[in-house]
Amino acid sequence: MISRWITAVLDTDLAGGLAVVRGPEGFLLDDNGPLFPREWLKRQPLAVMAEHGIGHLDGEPVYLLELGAAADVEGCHWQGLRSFMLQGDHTLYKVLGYAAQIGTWAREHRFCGSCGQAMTQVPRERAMYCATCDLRSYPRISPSMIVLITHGDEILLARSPRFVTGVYSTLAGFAEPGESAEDCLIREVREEVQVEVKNIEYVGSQCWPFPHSMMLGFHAQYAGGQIVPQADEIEDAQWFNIHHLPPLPASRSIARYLIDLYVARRLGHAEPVLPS
Ligand SMILES: NC(=O)c1ccc[n+]([C@@H]2O[C@H](COP(=O)([O-])OP(=O)(O)OC[C@H]3O[C@@H](n4cnc5c(N)ncnc54)[C@H](O)[C@@H]3O)[C@@H](O)[C@H]2O)c1
Ligand SMILES: [Mg+2]
Ligand SMILES: [Zn+2]
Repeated sequence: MISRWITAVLDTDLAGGLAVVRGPEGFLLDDNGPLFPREWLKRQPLAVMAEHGIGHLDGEPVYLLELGAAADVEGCHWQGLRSFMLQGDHTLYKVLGYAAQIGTWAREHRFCGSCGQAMTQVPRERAMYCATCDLRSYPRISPSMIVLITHGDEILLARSPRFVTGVYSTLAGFAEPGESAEDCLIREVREEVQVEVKNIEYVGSQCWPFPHSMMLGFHAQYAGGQIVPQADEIEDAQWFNIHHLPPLPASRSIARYLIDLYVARRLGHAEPVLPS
């Protein structure tokens, strides 16, 4: 299947194409969605801080206009990336997720982290450059492990104080320097619930642009220990029987996929598809 969305570094000096606009409250949207003719956008009263050529959607060049401040455009409103993930067209969500990550990274790398001088965008490459100390900064991705721990028909789920009321999910955490994916998984599980795991198996991955995680999904079997939730980070953690599950995360999350996949295999049902 030919991909509808292909990322690319496009020349912002060329005219035309489509553009998405991102401000402090998310992406600009009208009745036709978040993609606008780029030349029309340039006539609107927008405080554009930076422009990035981000790729091709169905062959059309797509740009991102990153705003420094909120703006009112007649007939339009703003919507956060999470809403696009939950409700929107999947390809459009991929475009906006990529745009958000490039916009955030470029905004946070306007100045060199080494000497503090202004950085410039490298032509034809997704990089910011400091001429003073010859430093290049590339988009940042933070690897995070996410794991479903199981014990027969029981699965270990937890809730963070940040979750929607009632929702329980798989354990997750960011890799630290010096760790392998497995080291991180074992450490995070110990920290968050004080449980030991065995037979760790990689299942699949997902880009999670909130703001720049790369989720690496695993399945692991319970090996021992009593659940002790980590103070502040984990509000509650429990074993749930696959026939009596609590409210679960959104269907596009890899957390939900790991749970649905295990339940489907256990019950001999059709397996779900990993959301990309
Ligand atoms: N797609 C999914 O299904 C899914 C499900 C659960 C979590 N997640 C994501 O996984 C990521 C990690 O999960 P978590 O929040 O439980 O992490 P975590 O258990 O490592 O704890 C979060 C804490 O880590 C620190 N932190 C923040 N950013 C960091 C970074 N880049 N590197 C190292 N430490 C950092 C902060 O102190 C933060 O409060 C988050 O981005 C979360 O949104 C995705
Ligand atoms: Mg965590
Ligand atoms: Zn520098």
